[in-house]
Amino acid sequence: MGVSGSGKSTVAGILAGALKWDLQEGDDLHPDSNVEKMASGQPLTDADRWPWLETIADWIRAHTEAGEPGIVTCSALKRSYRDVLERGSEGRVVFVHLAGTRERISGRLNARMNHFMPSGLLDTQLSTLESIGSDEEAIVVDVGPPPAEIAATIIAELERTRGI
Ligand SMILES: Nc1ncnc2c1ncn2[C@@H]1O[C@H](COP(=O)(O)OP(=O)(O)OP(=O)(O)O)[C@@H](O)[C@H]1O
Ligand SMILES: O=C(O)[C@H](O)[C@@H](O)[C@H](O)[C@H](O)CO
Repeated sequence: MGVSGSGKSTVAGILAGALKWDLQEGDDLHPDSNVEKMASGQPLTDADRWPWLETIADWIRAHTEAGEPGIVTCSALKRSYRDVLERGSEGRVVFVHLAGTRERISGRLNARMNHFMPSGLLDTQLSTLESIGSDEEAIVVDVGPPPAEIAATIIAELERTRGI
């Protein structure tokens, strides 16, 4: 989880390759109307996000029920969104928040090519973001280091706390 440009796709790809876990790109589950809205520079509303979050929750539940580990990229900006994502899989979902400063992330978004998400939406993403609560199952990592280092930190933390 994390705002646009925090590195979700990049880090998730490394994690999935290293752990050999299924990977689902949350962006690929958006209805076209959501993608068109973001591409035109408008932030999504809660109403736009609920059906998308339910689709991601279905993916997580299916993996939980099958006993298959997996990784999903999803901004998961609000606590209420995260509650939907883990519904039916409570206690089995670990949120990994890729956290960083506006300056660092906006620099990366401005340099990124060929992506529908305009960098101008970063401020709305940051103002919507609700930090992980002390009662949430989560790992918070800084996005400063190179992606491979971030992925190694996450795996080490999962090994330490989850015995993967
Ligand atoms: N740790 C890192 N160090 C340097 N560059 C990074 C790092 N992580 C990601 N990047 C670069 O920053 C940009 C944003 O990363 P990425 O597309 O993975 O973010 P994202 O969170 O998936 O974004 P979105 O939610 O908009 O899809 C990419 O160009 C990527 O190569
Ligand atoms: O909740 C949201 O506003 C969306 O998930 C966005 O974060 C985009 O999907 C993503 O960042 C673009 O790649």
